[in-house]
Amino acid sequence: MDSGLSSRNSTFGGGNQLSRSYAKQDTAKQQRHALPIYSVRKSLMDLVRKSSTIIVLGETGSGKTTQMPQFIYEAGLNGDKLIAITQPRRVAAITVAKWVALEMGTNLGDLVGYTVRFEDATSENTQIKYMTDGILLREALSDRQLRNYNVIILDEVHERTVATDVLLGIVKKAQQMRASQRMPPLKVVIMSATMDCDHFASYFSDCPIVYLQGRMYQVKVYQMVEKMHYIEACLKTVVEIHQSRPSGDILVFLTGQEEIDATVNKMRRLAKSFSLDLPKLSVYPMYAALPQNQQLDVFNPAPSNVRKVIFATNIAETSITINGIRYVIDCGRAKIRSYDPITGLDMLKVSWISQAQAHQRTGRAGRITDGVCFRTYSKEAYEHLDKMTAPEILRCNLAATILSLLVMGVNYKEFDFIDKPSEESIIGALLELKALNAISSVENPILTKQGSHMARFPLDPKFSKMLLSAPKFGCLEEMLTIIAMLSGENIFTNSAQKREQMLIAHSKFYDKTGDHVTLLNVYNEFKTRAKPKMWCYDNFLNERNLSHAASIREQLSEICKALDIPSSSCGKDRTPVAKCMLTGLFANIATKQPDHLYLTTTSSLKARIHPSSSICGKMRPPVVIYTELVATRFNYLRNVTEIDPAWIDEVVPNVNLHQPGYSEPGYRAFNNHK
Ligand SMILES: Nc1ncnc2c1ncn2[C@@H]1O[C@H](COP(=O)(O)OP(=O)(O)OP(=O)(O)O)[C@@H](O)[C@H]1O
Repeated sequence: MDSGLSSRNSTFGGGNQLSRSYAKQDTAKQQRHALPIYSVRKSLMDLVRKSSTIIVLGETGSGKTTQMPQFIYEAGLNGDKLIAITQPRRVAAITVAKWVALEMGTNLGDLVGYTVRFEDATSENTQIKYMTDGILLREALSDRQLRNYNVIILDEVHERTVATDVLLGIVKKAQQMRASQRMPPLKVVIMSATMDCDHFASYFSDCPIVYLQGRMYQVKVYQMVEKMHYIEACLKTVVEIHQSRPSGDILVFLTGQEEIDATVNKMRRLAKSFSLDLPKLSVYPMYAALPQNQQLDVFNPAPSNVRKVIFATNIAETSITINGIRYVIDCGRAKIRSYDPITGLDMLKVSWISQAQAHQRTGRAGRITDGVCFRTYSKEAYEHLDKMTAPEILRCNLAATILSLLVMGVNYKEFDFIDKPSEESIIGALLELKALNAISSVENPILTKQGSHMARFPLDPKFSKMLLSAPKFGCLEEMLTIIAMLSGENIFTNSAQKREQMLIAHSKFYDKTGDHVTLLNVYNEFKTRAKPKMWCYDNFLNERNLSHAASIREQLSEICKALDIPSSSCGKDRTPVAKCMLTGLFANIATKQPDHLYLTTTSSLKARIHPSSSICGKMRPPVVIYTELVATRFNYLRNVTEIDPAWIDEVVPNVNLHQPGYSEPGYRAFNNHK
């Protein structure tokens, strides 16, 4: 006080915060030097310098994701261009970029940044760019030689996402093109903790493989000997750890949002009955549909008298470090995408994971101290798991991929896939693109003007099609909102404690035609509010996700302007909106059956309307279109809207119902209910 500077108004106001950040950076630096990869950085860089491609295989937590780009930058191997490092998941790209920025003592978005769909945290100073594999793939659409980069690191390749698989072919071709045109070479680094190295090495002309020895901390693995349902087993294990094991947070892998929400509620109820002598248990969910701030919440350390337990899907499986996690509980299952090219059925299904994924899950413990992993399945069950995850490209709808290849002028028949998708799958995708009028014919596919416009949007072709069809129905403004809302994260918040209030609040927005117009109602109301935060809170809505949807809408609207798509609005008339959606979702029609379940027309699968739908439990409409089919305990249709069957001939008269993807029996079932 005598000096005239109180700590509150000194130049170092908020000094505590500042010194905490410095302390954090110091710890980050010390940790960095102790990582197994650090001791071999020189020889690693020598190898990168003299090879065009290398494969790095190293234990989870050995430092690949955070250190490789820094070593390359420090050795100046990227020259005057950027270093790209891809991740299959956005949460990993964001959190790792934040950590590396801290290690390097720079602001996020400066030297180190990230780009994920609809969000860019980079600047002209950025040299190390974390990004999702989907973003790099989009960049390749306009520049096949990837000239912004001199080094590209493809991380977590064992996940075998479609985007990473296609990128492997693209970077390989870019290397060849740059060499033949005497351009600066493109260096490629392929990384994982668990992969079939020989397969990848032979794809890249027997490139060198580096095996990183050692790991920072040990993780002990226990397999279950009792037989019980995996959810029960997970809950029981959390209770046992909490009651009998030393401090340390717990990460539990489950399969999906509903299961996680229900288990989180159960766990919270159970925690109330714990002895008061035990530390408090703080329970968190973590899944992709959760608002991003809530996803990132789990990364904050818990106070010392609290144990954190996080119930997560496989979004927490690779690359990420959650501070404080000492125990992992793995249920051995995940929701994965499956696709049947014959029926065109595209769905998410709960399935067993691979040994590689189990290994990754184990690796989320032991990152800052020794850890323990409890697998809620037997040793025999583990031994029966597939060694590696089957490439997604062999089990997903390829329409978007084939469209991207056509835009790049690449003949998909000659494209050098590391694992080639089946002929049926490619034909299925071509049929869909033809039905969407994106290509001229299936036999000799040439991109139409509409097809090349479709590829301008960072969306599945079905959704791009709806935007392109909107002028015909006079509803572009409405479609922009609906598609932006479907592309972002969930805008409804869930409250177990105030369930009744929440349902009443949400039902105010419900539209009798279904969920898509319900989303439109929420957004329109949101945009009129002067105090949106408070309004969202009162209505159990997520303000951040609604604002994010507004930003997505803006970006989509910019693309529409660039394509000269005229603005139009249908006001309160809902029919144009439903008809316009049918132009993209004609393969996602379901009809009500006498038993009140729905039958999907193209794949003849019985399903229910998802309980979160605004038309669930109401007078069920005879025919609906749906955005997604999800299989958990039952098959569920998510985001549904009622349609009039008479619209089909009017809106999509040219869709050939006899093609395998849109098979006749389905439509016969549909006709029964005309
Ligand atoms: N956000 C973070 N907070 C605290 N420590 C972190 C964070 N991110 C990374 N670390 C530290 O850096 C170490 C190395 O992480 P890194 O992601 O580079 O390893 P990796 O070899 O790529 O592992 P994986 O194969 O699991 O992705 C972690 O074990 C952890 O100690």
